[in-house]
Amino acid sequence: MNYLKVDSVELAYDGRNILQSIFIDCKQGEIVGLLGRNGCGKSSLLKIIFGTLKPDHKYISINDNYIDTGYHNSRIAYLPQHNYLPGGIAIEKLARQIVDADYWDEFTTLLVYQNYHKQTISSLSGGELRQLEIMIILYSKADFILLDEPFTHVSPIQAERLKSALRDCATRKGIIITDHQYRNILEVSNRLVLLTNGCTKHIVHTDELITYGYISGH
Ligand SMILES: Nc1ncnc2c1ncn2[C@@H]1O[C@H](COP(=O)(O)OP(=O)(O)OP(=O)(O)O)[C@@H](O)[C@H]1O
Repeated sequence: MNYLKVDSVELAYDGRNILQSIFIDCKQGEIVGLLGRNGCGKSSLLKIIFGTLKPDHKYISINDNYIDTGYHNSRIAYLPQHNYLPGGIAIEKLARQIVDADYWDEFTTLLVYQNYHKQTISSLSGGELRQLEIMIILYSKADFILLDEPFTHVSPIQAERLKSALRDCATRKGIIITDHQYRNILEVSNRLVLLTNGCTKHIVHTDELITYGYISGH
């Protein structure tokens, strides 16, 4: 079973410490919810795990083998907070480049693909594009998937479908997910990690989210 471990991450911007005492792990088969206030460093942490942001220090391993760039060899895939697919390209062509060939047939049965595959990315609405981006990432080859705000722009009924797709995907991959729609995160995650004052807190009971000031107790 694949096991991703992220330890000892230190990140500062212009002398301001953002991340300083970080431990987060994820096993194949689980969804880990990453919560935290605006600006606490969630996106930065995901970019560090993916390998596109270089921190001052980090230790990241898969199955106890150190990895420097998570995107290398498609071990880790990442859904950024903002749209990432280039606008002018036909969706079918783009999807073929990213989706795991072994799962292509299953991918093409998805409504979001069937409805729009003849169109280009720039012709989709914000929510349609978000759903397509997420499904392409979930069906990529990667063993671990990092999702930054996947529920943004997604309507409630589609969010239910998305949660079910995440659970299916997690039967064969590990997922770390962050979003401000924290109820969706609570519902879909097997474990929760709160990022606060640059440190990760492993949440055992949701009351701790009140104690740490992430949600109000009222
Ligand atoms: N390139 C940069 N240069 C300087 N400061 C930055 C840079 N990128 C991010 N920051 C700062 O680092 C902190 C963490 O940013 P990050 O985007 O990781 O937070 P976040 O938890 O994802 O926030 P949000 O929930 O609002 O999306 C913020 O205070 C942000 O202003």
